[in-house]
Amino acid sequence: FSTVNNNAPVTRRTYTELNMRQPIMAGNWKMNPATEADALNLANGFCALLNEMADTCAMDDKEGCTEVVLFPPFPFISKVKDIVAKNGISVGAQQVYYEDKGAFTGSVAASMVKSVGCEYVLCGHSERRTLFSDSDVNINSKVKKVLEFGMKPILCIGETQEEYDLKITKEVCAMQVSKDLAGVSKQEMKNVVIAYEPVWAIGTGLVCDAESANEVHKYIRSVLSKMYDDEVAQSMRIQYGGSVTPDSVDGLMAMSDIDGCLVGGASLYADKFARIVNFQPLE
Ligand SMILES: O=C[C@H](O)COP(=O)(O)O
Repeated sequence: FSTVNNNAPVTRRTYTELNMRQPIMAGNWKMNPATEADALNLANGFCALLNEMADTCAMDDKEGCTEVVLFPPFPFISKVKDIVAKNGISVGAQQVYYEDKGAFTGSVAASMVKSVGCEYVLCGHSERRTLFSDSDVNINSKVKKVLEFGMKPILCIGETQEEYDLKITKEVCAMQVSKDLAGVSKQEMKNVVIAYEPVWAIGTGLVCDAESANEVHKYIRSVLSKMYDDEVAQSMRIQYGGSVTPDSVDGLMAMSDIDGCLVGGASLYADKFARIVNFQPLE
């Protein structure tokens, strides 16, 4: 890990120059902030900081730079999109239901989030799995529904603390990948992103060390290679998530198989998330 100087000017090269898959940084606001006014302040503050940063990666040139996606709570999506879209930043939904419409009180359909401009949808986040009983079967239906509506699922997988202690991280990830992506075609996989999030690292401050995370990412690619082929495995973008901060992002992004981060807590601070988006690749 390099020592991070948060005030250092950021020198950027495009991901193609760095011979990387296009990095994707996502901010999952979860059930925050409390009001629309606070959400719009956060979005405005984040964009203002990106604009201040010289040669920033989030601007305009989506082909050449880091892709940035924000996941605000449903009620704030439209207005946040209005603020961030002009900076080349996309918005996504934190979850959808797999049915198209009907008597599902409290649920939100893929068509609805698509119609307000969502490009991405989180599927299988561990908080949905544990707190809202999202099963692999349901997650698979949601992934397919998101793809059907022309959006891109970010499939979240990862082991719990107990599974980590039992040293079955790889088995858990392989099982989740195979069940959650069952029936997804090779063509559709171009629109899928995977986020490896060890559950024990989420919101705990316990960031998985970069080398260990990278090993799991490589293993996930080997699973994808068996399910599909090498082309899918090597082109798939795999994010790391779990207590990512400005201090840990550079080391994570220096790893060969980590293509971005799914950030929770730190994405609620405009300055922290702007610094994460502007990670500094280690030479
Ligand atoms: O979706 C984001 C992940 O759950 C990570 O959250 P965190 O950065 O607060 O640990």
